Amino acid sequence: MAAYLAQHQHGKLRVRLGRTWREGNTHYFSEWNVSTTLVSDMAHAFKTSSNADMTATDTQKNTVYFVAKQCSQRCSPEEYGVALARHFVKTYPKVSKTMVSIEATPWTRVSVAGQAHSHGFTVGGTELRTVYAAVDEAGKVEVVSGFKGLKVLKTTQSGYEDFLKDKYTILKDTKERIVATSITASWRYSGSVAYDAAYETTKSALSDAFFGPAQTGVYSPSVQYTLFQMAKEALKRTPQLDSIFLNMPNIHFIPCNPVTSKFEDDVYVATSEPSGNIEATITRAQVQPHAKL
Ligand SMILES: O=c1[nH]c(=O)c2[nH]c(=O)[nH]c2[nH]1
Repeated sequence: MAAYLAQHQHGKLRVRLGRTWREGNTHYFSEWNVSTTLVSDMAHAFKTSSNADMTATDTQKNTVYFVAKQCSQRCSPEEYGVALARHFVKTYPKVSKTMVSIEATPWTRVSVAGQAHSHGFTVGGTELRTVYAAVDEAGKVEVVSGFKGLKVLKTTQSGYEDFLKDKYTILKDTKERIVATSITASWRYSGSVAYDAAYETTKSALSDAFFGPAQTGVYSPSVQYTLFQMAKEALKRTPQLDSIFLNMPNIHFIPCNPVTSKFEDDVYVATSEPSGNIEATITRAQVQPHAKL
C-alpha cells in the first residue's frame, strides 16, 4: 500500500528554565517554559530505521540551557527565542526551520517598606507571557508576542441586550451584570521594537480599555464590543503593532435566586463551564476578513 510522509517535524516540549542576571546589586529573574520544533531533512528517520544526522530532542533540551547561558546580557523572551531558533538553523545543516514557543511566569520585583527589593520576586499576575519565534534557513525571522490567562472582572458597567430571540432563547436583556474573562492575546510588530516595553504598554492598553476610568468605568454592551475597543487602544498605544488577536471567553456569574430573598445584584452562581467564547483579529490595515494569527 502506498503511504506518503506529507509533513514531519520533531522537537522538545516544555523545557523549564530559570535565568538570573546580576547587574551590580540589582538582580533580574526570568522563568521560561520553552518548547522547540525543528523542521529538518529527516524523512529517512520516519521511513527507515536510520537516525543519521538527527538532532535528538534531548540535545534540543540541553541547547535551551546552553543558549540561555550564552545570553549574558539581560534579554527579553523574544530575543532569547530568536537566538535559540537561529542556533539550530545555523548549527545543523539539515534543519531548515526552527519554531520556539515560550511561556514566561510573571515574576515581579517585590517592594519592602515602599522600596524595590534588589533580589526578591513574587508572581505578579495570573497571566503567562507568550512568545512564538521562528527562524528559517534564509534568515527570515517571525515573532509573535502575547500572553494567556489574564483574568479580569467587572462587577458592573456591563450589559447584553437586543440579541436575536427565538424559541431556544431563555436569556433576558440586561443592563446590569458581572463581566469576567481570561484574556489570551497575541500580536505581531512591524519593524524592530523594545520587546519588554512594548509588551507592558500593550498589556496596559488592553487592561485599561477593559476597565475604563478608575471611578466611573466604561459601559460594555457586549464582550465583542469591548474586545474591539481593547484592540483599538493597543494599536493606538503601540505604534509598531501590526495586528492583534484576542480570545475572551465570557466566564458567567449567574444571578442566584435563593428561595429566601430576591436577587439584588449581590449573590451569583460562579461558573467556569460552559463559557461563551469570543475572539477576533484586529489589524491596523484592512486585510482579508477572518485572518487569524
Ligand atoms: O457579551 C456577550 N456576548 C455574547 O455573544 C453573549 N451570548 C450570551 O449568551 N451572553 C453574551 N454576552
